[in-house]
Amino acid sequence: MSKAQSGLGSVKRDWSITSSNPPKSSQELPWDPTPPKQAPPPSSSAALTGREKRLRDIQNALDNRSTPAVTQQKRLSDSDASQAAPPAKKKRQLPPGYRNNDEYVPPKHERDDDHDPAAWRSGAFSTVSRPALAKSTYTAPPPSKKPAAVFLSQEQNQILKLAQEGHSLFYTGSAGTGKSVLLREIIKSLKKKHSKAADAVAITASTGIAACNIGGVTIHSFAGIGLGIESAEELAQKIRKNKKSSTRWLRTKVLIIDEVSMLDGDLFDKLSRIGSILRKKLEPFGGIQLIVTGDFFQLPPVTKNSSNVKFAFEADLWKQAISRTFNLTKVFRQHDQEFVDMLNEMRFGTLSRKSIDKFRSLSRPIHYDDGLGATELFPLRGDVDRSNSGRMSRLNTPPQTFKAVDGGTIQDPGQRDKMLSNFMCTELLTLRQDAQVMLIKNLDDTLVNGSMGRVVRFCDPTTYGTDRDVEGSEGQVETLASTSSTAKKPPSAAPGMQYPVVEFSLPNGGKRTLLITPDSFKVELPTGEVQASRTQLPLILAWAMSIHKSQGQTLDRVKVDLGKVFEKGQAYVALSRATSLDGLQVLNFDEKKVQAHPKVAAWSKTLETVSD
Ligand SMILES: Nc1ncnc2c1ncn2[C@@H]1O[C@H](COP(=O)(O)OP(=O)(O)OP(=O)(O)O)[C@@H](O)[C@H]1O
Repeated sequence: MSKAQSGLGSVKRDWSITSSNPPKSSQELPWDPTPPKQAPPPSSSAALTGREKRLRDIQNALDNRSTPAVTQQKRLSDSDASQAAPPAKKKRQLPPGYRNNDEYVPPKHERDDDHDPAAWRSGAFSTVSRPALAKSTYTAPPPSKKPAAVFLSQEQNQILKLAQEGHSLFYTGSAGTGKSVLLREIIKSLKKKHSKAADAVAITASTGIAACNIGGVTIHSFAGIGLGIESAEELAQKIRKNKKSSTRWLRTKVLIIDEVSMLDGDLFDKLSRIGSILRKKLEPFGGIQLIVTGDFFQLPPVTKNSSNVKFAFEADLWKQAISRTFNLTKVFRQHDQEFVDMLNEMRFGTLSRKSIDKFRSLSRPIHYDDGLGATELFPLRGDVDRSNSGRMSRLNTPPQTFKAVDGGTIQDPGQRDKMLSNFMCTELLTLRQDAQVMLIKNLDDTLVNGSMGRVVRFCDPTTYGTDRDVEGSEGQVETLASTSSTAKKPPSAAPGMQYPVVEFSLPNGGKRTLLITPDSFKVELPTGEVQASRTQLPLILAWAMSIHKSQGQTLDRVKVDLGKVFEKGQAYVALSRATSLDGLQVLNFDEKKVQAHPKVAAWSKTLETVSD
């Protein structure tokens, strides 16, 4: 296929372009990133008793106001409370998948097994049921608040339109350009388009944990190829013998592949040939529409020898299979242009002296007034576990362990364990008062996946917020109505069981305090079959996190020791999680550690993309 055929237009794009000089195609639709301010709090609460305050909070919730709990990154006493502003909405938007249906779509997660390809590829990870995790004793009024809508930029909309029209396309963009947000919109719209056939849209990703982010399964699991080491012909034979897998191939109209940077090029070709064989059509993937996304400058495919890596764009059939290529240019995660430019230089491995000096200057320690530290990102899970458990053991408070309840149709213990191990939530979660935690679900537009908090106490759900809840009467109890649109008692909240009350720090300096009860995570095939499920608190310890797990996350406070980074793309993934330079600490910055893969750098220069 000629270059001209690889894009709608044939405009050569300089991929080093940043949002400071966006091409015509990236001109945005008007979009005000700052959500409207919430109504001001009612008058002083200083003179109110705990009970009166709670009644007032209920009234506020009914009036669609937020509870004026805390502000300015410190816990307020009752006397401070009168000056407290309600927490303003966070600029970060909720993924659309959350607000628009009864499923919660969890975030991108890591391949948590630290470079074990078999484990990465084994799982099929999917969606989580609607959160039912904030519990108060109040009878909650009907849902009073919806998360703010995401307005797609013009370039995002353009891609959505072409996807709707049935084009096979690949879109990329640097970290934080809204690839995942757009993908969720595409999935939603294509599911609507094909609503008569529930399994027409196959949602997949290169790794189990990445698939979890978009409510899908691994590409291996979708294709029914196991590890996929045989030839395409042999694999097609094998699939034919499995009715479920072969039906999936025949019924699929659209195949979504996320995090394509981690998909091996040879596998891409095999999948395409398998599609042609099974569907008896010569076209790539047997004529299935492809929607592919990812950033090749981020994490590469898993190989034993990294010099042998073959990217998906190197596949023989890549150009035939993908008729349109796009590059998103508007960065949403960071608002500081200097930081955006530094990250962009880093992505291409072409750091200027100025950026190197600036990155070096970020080694300074950062003090946060609210007691929550930055999340330290490590390449290896062992370091993460050591860091988290070290910090936990320094807390002088009694531990509370929460054990997950697992289920699902997969009977083979090995296969099931592999699937479960890809969930962000762990089988055993031990917490203590003062533990630093991260929320791993989106609740609304301020409490999102990635929100950081501190366990302030443990409480029984039936006591929380009542007169018997002595600490809750200090004015820190938030009504359920202002938090979640579900008022049901979580089925998994066992009576008498103590759950953590978490005080979350909001990016605007405000705080919100919630009782967190268990929630369910599941791996679900398009047919509705739940292959594996886990009910656990939607929290993880958050002093440290692996870089793989952080992929796809947006974090306000990040600490990275580049001395430990060993793989191309890792440093870029880690540093690009941060929303600002103020919240980023970088130790042992070494420009040699931020090289782009030469094949990716060369390929990106030859790209032809759509101009408008
Ligand atoms: N159109 C939009 N309007 C407002 N915010 C947006 C928009 N698109 C994305 N965002 C926000 O930008 C941030 C980054 O988005 P997202 O995670 O989709 O980027 P990404 O390109 O997938 O990043 P990465 O490659 O690092 O995973 C998120 O906080 C998201 O809510």
